[in-house]
Amino acid sequence: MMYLDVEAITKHFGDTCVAHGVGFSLEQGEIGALLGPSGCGKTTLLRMIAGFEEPDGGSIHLHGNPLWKGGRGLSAEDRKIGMVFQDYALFPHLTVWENIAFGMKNVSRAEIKETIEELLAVTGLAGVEKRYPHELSGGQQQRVALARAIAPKPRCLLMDEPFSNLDVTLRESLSAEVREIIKRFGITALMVTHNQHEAFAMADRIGVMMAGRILQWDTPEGLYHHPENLSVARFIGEGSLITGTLSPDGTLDCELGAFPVEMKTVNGTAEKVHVFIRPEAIRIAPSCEEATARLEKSCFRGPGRSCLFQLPSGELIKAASETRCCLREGEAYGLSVAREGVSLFQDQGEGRCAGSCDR
Ligand SMILES: Nc1ncnc2c1ncn2[C@@H]1O[C@H](COP(=O)(O)OP(=O)(O)OP(=O)(O)O)[C@@H](O)[C@H]1O
Repeated sequence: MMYLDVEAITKHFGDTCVAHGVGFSLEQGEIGALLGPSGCGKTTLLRMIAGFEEPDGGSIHLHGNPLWKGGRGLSAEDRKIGMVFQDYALFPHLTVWENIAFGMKNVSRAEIKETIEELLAVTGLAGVEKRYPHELSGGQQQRVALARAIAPKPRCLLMDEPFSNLDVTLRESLSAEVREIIKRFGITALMVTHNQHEAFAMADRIGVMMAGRILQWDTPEGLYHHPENLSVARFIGEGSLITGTLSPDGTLDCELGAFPVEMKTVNGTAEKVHVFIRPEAIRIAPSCEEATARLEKSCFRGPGRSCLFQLPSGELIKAASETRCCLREGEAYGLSVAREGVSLFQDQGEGRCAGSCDR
């Protein structure tokens, strides 16, 4: 059994099913993220692990102990779980120090002092411990909420959209910082977010959730390079979709050429497949006689340019080029597949992946 084990959880609100037999697990010290669009059931799943909501079926175990099993469960207080809420939920009438100390029960004064001083130091809050929440910036409040959740040494930390109240720049720096702090304390954590960048910056494992199901539970690299279905491929990062033919010998033939791929499913005859290609997997050759893809649009993105090409068939392909590369809109270029970043699918929904290319 893994450290946090969520198995076959189902949950309905009236006639609406928000969890269809959901399962995933985390090892001790791992950080997980539930990533998905609004309303897919992420928060409800987190609340069922925290003990604020009861599942209809399935089980949840933490550190070998059942939190929920056979229709019964521990109360939220007995689960030894720390929570960081979207709005931080700090106590306005308590100072930073008092907020952090709040959940530390049955602990000596000396230990409380030592733990809080360590937390103030690692969260960069030393010096503001006497202030009240309204005297802090959003980023500082977020760190107090984190310190308060960690102080009682929970078995697991749950975070519901922990960065959603912060501006974009702060989110990025803080998510890396929060990951460091959680790792330093060796805490197993699970966060909920609809932001892919936050999930990538924070988590060791991510579950892509849609309509009450986890479509893929994997590492960030696994999700990006080996999406199990087209819904995941589209949700994680950018890409283009063209059609191709996959031969039984493992050759993919598409408008960008013919090349070998690793097949996941074997079908005795050639089959039509949907070819999903990440922008950075496209190699752009300068204008030449064989050039057939017309550059429709090129957009400056800082470290690179995002380009949109039209193939002779009319299909559109997104590619990434270096900023210094002088590409002219309206001109023709040669496109080929340069490296990993190609996945093949038999259908356009949640059907299984048919193959991939890792050159
Ligand atoms: N207590 C409740 N009673 C009835 N329906 C609920 C309740 N809580 C959530 N829902 C519904 O369940 C579905 C899933 O909600 P949930 O909050 O889990 O989604 P989410 O993925 O976390 O969304 P968001 O990112 O917007 O918070 C939504 O359709 C929501 O309206």
